Amino acid sequence: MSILAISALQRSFVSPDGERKLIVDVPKFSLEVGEQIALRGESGSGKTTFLNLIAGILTPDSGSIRIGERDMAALSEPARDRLRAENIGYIFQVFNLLQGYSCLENVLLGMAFGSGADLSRATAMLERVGLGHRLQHSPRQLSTGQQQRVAAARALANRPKLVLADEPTGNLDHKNAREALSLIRETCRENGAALLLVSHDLEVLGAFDNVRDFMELNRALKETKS
Ligand SMILES: Nc1ncnc2c1ncn2[C@@H]1O[C@H](COP(=O)(O)OP(=O)(O)OP(=O)(O)O)[C@@H](O)[C@H]1O
Repeated sequence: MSILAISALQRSFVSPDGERKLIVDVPKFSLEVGEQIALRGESGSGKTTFLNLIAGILTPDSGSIRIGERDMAALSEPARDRLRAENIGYIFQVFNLLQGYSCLENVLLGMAFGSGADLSRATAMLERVGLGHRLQHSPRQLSTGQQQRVAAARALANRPKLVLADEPTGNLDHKNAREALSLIRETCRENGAALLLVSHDLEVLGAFDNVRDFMELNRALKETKS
């Protein structure tokens, strides 16, 4: 059974010279329940745009994006926000943590949009990522690797069925990157969540059995290159 099924997905942007450019043109892509796929692709190839479309942060020009039974692309903005909050955990390239709030509040706020803030679950998630002693710290008092773990705890706290991770280890050293990747993958397995992870780090990609080349998936790139 698919948790994610994409068909005939297209999205363009108007570039600074006023020309409309097709950035994402993915005829088909799917992810099964609990499946883990890594997407490899060059910088600027449209990977973040692709993840933002799946998350309903961006809307497509055309095509469908089924999350379980529902088409993200056909929903109103509030309905998209709800579908995302209930089903998707997004670990951003930049962690998007709220600096005015503690680590615990960051996780609780993330949960509040979905199934609801649950103090014991938020605390357990931060303990799970090794930050049980940092609950009341502000993100700016943490190292980059620790902030990344707060972002992972926030994305995973609601037990989403689909986790999107955009270069989640890009800002980390080797040791922290390896630990963060294992943590994300294990937590997805424990929760039965599917994982779609974008990276150009060969060590990260090497950890996955299933690596797809975004250059192959995205027809917009083939057209630009030919
Ligand atoms: N809001 C926007 N308006 C105009 N162009 C955009 C917009 N967002 C992205 N683009 C363009 O779309 C292309 C793909 O960007 P995107 O961020 O999806 O690439 P990426 O593969 O994630 O890159 P990276 O690996 O460097 O993060 C780029 O050429 C970018 O300039």
